[in-house]
Amino acid sequence: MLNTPSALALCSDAPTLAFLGPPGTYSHQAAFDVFGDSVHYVAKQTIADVFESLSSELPFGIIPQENSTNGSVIETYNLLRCRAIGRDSFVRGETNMPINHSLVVRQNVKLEDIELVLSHEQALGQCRAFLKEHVPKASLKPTDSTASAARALLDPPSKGFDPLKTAAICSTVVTSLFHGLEVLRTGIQDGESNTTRFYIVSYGGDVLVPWITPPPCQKRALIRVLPASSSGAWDTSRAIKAVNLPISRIDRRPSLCSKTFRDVYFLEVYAEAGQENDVPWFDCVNQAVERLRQASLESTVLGIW
Ligand SMILES: O=C(O)C(=O)Cc1ccccc1
Repeated sequence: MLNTPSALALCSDAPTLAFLGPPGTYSHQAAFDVFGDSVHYVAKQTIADVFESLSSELPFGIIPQENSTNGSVIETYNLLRCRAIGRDSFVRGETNMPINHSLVVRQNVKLEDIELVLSHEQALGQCRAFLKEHVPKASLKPTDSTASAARALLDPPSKGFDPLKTAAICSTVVTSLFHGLEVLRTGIQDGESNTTRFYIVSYGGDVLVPWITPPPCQKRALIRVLPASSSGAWDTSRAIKAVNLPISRIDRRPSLCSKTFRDVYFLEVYAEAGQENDVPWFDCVNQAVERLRQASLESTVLGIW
């Protein structure tokens, strides 16, 4: 059962964890699965607010990172470009959660009434086929989160928004948190196994993560790589050769520096399962970063777990 942050805040002096709110988001549920009652939950309005709120008073956060149907969470990768990540805050672990989306409306609203669908851009992207088939004429509007889309249905009508002609894509959990809503359809996501992977982040690299069950030692790391401005075009093979560790994913975002198409890369690396290694994983990652730097690739460890 998902507790609301205010309920938990009353009952212990556990550490705090920031999540994309309001209560009832998938981030909230994923956090509750791994931390249960061992943390106080603090709802933030956006993913950026989760990152930016991390401090010694609010040391943990959960961030959606990728989805098996809709791919990387762009907002998260844009934020991973910030200097504070890899300096003050770090990725400390991961958790996967299957996502079952529902189409939620105000009570008595019918499918044929719907002219607008609100949700987090990830959820809109994960339900494309359903939306095309069942509400092809509806406009789609991204919101900060799935639960904030549901909560907006309870707002009074305003210019361009009639809650009696609007639906939200979110978890059914929201109907028990916000009264006056009902589920019109459930299981509306494209693809059989719609799963989102979340990163657990912390302020400081060595504060103990309060898992309710410690996850198996995964030996993973996330490295941010930016080619030196003098080093010509990006050459993927040079980076792969330099890192010399198995790479499970490569993401790429504009670096926003003045040189056109000088992008920032995110390499997620891992240790081969069962590979007996005399060198501790932490040292393997730092040696890989050293090799990248020697190859003129400015590199920062964003997390080792
Ligand atoms: O908006 C939410 O509920 C989130 O936690 C982000 C998200 C959106 C869609 C799928 C997984 C996570």
